[in-house]
Amino acid sequence: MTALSSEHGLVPALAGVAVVACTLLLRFVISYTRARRQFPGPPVKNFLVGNLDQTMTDNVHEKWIHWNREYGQVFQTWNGLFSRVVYIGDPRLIEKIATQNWPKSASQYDGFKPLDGDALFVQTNQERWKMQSKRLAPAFQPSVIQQQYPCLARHIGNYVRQLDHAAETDSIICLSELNILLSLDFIGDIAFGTSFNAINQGPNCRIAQLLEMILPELMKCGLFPLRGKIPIFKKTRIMNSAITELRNMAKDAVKDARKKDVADDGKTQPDKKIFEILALQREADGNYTFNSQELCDNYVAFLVAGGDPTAHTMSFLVWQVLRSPTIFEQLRAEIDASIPFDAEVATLEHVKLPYLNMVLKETLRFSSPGFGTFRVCKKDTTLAGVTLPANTTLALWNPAVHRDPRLWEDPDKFDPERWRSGQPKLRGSYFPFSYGPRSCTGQGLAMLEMTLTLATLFRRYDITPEPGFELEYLPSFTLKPKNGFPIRVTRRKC
Ligand code: HEM
Repeated sequence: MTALSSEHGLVPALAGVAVVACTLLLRFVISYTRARRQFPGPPVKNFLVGNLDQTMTDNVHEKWIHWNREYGQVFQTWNGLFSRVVYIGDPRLIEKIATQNWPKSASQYDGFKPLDGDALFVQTNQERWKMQSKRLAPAFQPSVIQQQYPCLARHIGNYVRQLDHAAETDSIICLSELNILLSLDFIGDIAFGTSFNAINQGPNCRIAQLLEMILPELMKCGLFPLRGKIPIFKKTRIMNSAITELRNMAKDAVKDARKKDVADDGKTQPDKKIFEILALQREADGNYTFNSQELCDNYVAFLVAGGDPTAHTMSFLVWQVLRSPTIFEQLRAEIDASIPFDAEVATLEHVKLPYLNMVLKETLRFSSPGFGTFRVCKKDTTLAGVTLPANTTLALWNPAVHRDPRLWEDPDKFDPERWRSGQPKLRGSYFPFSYGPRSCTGQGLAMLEMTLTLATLFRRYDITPEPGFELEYLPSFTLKPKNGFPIRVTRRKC
């Protein structure tokens, strides 16, 4: 009797659960089917995998360019069942979303959090971002950036010594690795006041090794955050232990920076290193503005943001210039006319180089190392006739936009001449440093570092890539040379 009555109670309960489950499933299927039809995009492999078989590949960079051409300026991809990214390639939308500063997409930046935590770059809380950004602003003013010249010149001097040695011994040197090491030494010095000694350590530089283990995998976790949360791949586990090691270094750096507070000699803020400005900042009540965790987050973020993209832009530029005799001759003529032969390192007076600036702009169009930004649409919004659904990740993605034939004449041609007129381009069509209030904080610094280094390089050396070498592009956390960039150099005679 008792068993029967409990069975009687169980059946309706199970039936109720089944009805609720079916209703939820039906609602999910309807909303998924609707979402699938909302925007065009590459066909999905199946509804579970989505486009992961294409977005997790080494040639996804070419696919972004191609999808924008094939499916239009607004297209979508599915990273698994739940994660949809709508790529926005229409400059009118990009301009509005970026200048109105739509929040960063938490679901996407979550994938970067194991490394960057709550750093400025991944900060999805708008109020916290505003505060951090305001506190950092003094460290990035143009006058402060110019003050970094002696530090930059010292490290370029070291870079030149490596190249001189390669020239004297007629040995192959990997330019892309050397550029990474230079950028690390530079960011170590100006951001943290630390000597990483990266160039001298060469391939043994631990920070460079750790970043190599982290960044390609981190990009995949950014596109598909579940990959980082359930680390079934060996590469993800290697990344996680490299992150732990890097963050331990960051903890030491925080302790060092805070020690300086005790010995604070009343220096004005701009004289302090970028990281000290953050570490020593206090609120009105006397407490530190940033806790140790947030400082570690920003340490690694500066390391990544400050090192990699600058290095890769320089490598891409050298590769493109060496492939085009016309561009090479114009660039060399400008540099030779501005910089004396006996100057080991170009100085600030030497770097009014408009043609080099055009070539840099074109490099940042053609192969921008920073892809753009992920934003989120909080509520259904119609912009320029396109309805963007609520809670959708939007990728303002420059690989697609910078090569869009609707926006650029002959977009696959590397042509610095397109920058000669100095005419501003259509707003939202060019954003290598992102766009709007959350664009790159280090843009001025990066331009100075690249200009001085490249001017020095082309003034001092003849450069020959290894015969048969073709530079390939790999989307890591940033776009990077896939197999390095082996070159030989010879010292010029005049
Ligand atoms: C050629 C070199 C560089 C390129 C192409 C580049 C590109 C970018 C891009 C595209 C973003 C937006 C990222 C996003 O929204 O997800 C960004 C943000 C940022 N970059 Fe750079 N960057 C470069 C160099 C630097 C340097 C040298 C530093 C600092 C030392 C730096 C610091 C930052 C910071 C702190 C942010 C976050 C800004 C914010 O959210 O308010 N970057 N950068």
